[in-house]
Amino acid sequence: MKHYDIIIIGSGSGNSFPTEEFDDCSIALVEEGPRFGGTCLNSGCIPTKMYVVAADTAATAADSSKLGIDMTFEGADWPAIVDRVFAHRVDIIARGGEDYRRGDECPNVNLYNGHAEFTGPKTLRTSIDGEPATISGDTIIIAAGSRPFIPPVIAESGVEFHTNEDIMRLPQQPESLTILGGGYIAMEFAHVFQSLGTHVRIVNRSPLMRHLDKDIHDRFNAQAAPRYETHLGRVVTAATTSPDGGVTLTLDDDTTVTSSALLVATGRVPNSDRLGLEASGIDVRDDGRIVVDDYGRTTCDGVWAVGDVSSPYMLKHVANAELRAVRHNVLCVADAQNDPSRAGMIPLPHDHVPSAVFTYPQLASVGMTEQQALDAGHDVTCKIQAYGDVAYGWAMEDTTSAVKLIADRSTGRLLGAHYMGPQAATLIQQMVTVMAFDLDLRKVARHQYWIHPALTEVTENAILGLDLDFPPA
Ligand SMILES: Cc1cc2nc3c(=O)[nH]c(=O)nc-3n(C[C@H](O)[C@H](O)[C@H](O)COP(=O)(O)OP(=O)(O)OC[C@H]3O[C@@H](n4cnc5c(N)ncnc54)[C@H](O)[C@@H]3O)c2cc1C
Ligand SMILES: NC(=O)c1ccc[n+]([C@@H]2O[C@H](COP(=O)([O-])OP(=O)(O)OC[C@H]3O[C@@H](n4cnc5c(N)ncnc54)[C@H](O)[C@@H]3O)[C@@H](O)[C@H]2O)c1
Repeated sequence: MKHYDIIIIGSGSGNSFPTEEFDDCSIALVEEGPRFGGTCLNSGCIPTKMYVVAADTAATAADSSKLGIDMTFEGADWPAIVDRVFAHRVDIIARGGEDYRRGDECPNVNLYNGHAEFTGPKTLRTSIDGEPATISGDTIIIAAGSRPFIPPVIAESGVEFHTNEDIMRLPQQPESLTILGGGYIAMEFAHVFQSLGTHVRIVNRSPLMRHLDKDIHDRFNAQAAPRYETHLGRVVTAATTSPDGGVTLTLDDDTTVTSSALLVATGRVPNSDRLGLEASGIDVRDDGRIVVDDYGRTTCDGVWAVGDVSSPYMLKHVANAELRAVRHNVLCVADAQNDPSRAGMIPLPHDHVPSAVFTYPQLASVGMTEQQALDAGHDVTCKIQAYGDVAYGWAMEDTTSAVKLIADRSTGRLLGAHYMGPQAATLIQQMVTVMAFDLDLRKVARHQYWIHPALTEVTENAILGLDLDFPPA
């Protein structure tokens, strides 16, 4: 059995753990997947957004007549897009990352390319190039991520289905696609495929993006749902392969929905159930997340967890931030053994976590919904500001996009911000800053210039529309 100072399970966020502070440590990095670098790089954030940019461009062309421009969308060269995304970008980065870890620049890192499973508190069974190996570590970082949840009615039916792991690498663009689910992944792929010319059918048990603030949720459903053939409020009772090789879903109202391909996007489950955690005394929550304390420590001393496998947020920027905190904390523990005054661990940063959905229209949120703010007992003031009421919105002929800000009237503090429309993910960053630095909205509105006539004026006007006591202009 080989012993390491540090073992890392998972090459997604886990691959960022070894920095120069650990150059004197022996490190084992275990990755079972066929591709190095985890979900974000290979089948998540990065490739999806590369498809989204293509889809946005196609949608802009299709919608150009409102600007007096005569552009038409003539169709997508799907194999060329697949090539652009994977052969020319993602696969090169993944191979480069793996080569780097295997190469001379990382002499203290051994890469194991097999499945890792605990056999004892700090001992793992894995393999390297097919050869079984048992390794132990003083410190273990579990960054094993999550995988798609497949409802039993699909999993047990025997029909062919796709997930985010393979849908982007299909050799041909499907003529029609049924998407099961109405959350982040479903809505991003719905936009991609619909904009690129696939007939998209969505089946979901609730309205789309149900977690949003109600005003934004209603506007989103009013705008997004009609773009697709939707079957909302329905559950699947059976799935069969149709005679032409497509997939037919039967719904609980006896409707049948047939498309040439099926994408399942019904949530993700942490990979904790495949780690033999019972052998290590590591506790797991009912929803499958590994239990960690505020500092990222599991219930087994010296074993830490970060990212989708343990986090309340399945988001890459959160996994990265947790990883940075845990790296700091591991160093603190090491330092404290030599110098007990060096305690200084930092908590996992879970305040003001923003998220964006790169669908059509784009969505972005940070903080509370109006209902959450009311339930929390705040003296709530809200403003919904239409993009179409500021100059850049006029320029875009925008009639549907909106920002909703939620603030506390007595303190002038922002409680939540919700954007729906072009550049939502970028526009919201100012509001993330406001919350992170605990700024007073009354000053934010008046103590800076807002570039005219930039789209950020929608934020300025939203703030000024709140029932707050602003200083004179
Ligand atoms: C389609 C899609 C789009 C997304 N888009 C965004 C986005 O735009 N913005 C955003 O913030 N987030 C996005 N996310 C979420 C984001 O990808 C994840 O939150 C993030 O990648 C999680 O990182 P991680 O390090 O926890 O896990 P991962 O990156 O999944 O890494 C875990 C690694 O561990 C390996 N592994 C697992 N178990 C074992 C084992 N037992 N032994 C050995 N190896 C193992 C896996 O093979 C994997 O490579 C998206 C996710 C998906 C699916
Ligand atoms: N832009 C981004 O940041 C981004 C993009 C994609 C994914 N992600 C992350 O990945 C996570 C997973 O994405 P997702 O879209 O799979 O999950 P989600 O939680 O956003 O949506 C799941 C959807 O599946 C439906 N569903 C759940 N169980 C079902 C069942 N048994 N039968 C039928 N429908 C069911 C739900 O009603 C919901 O509409 C997200 O929560 C997010 O954290 C982030």
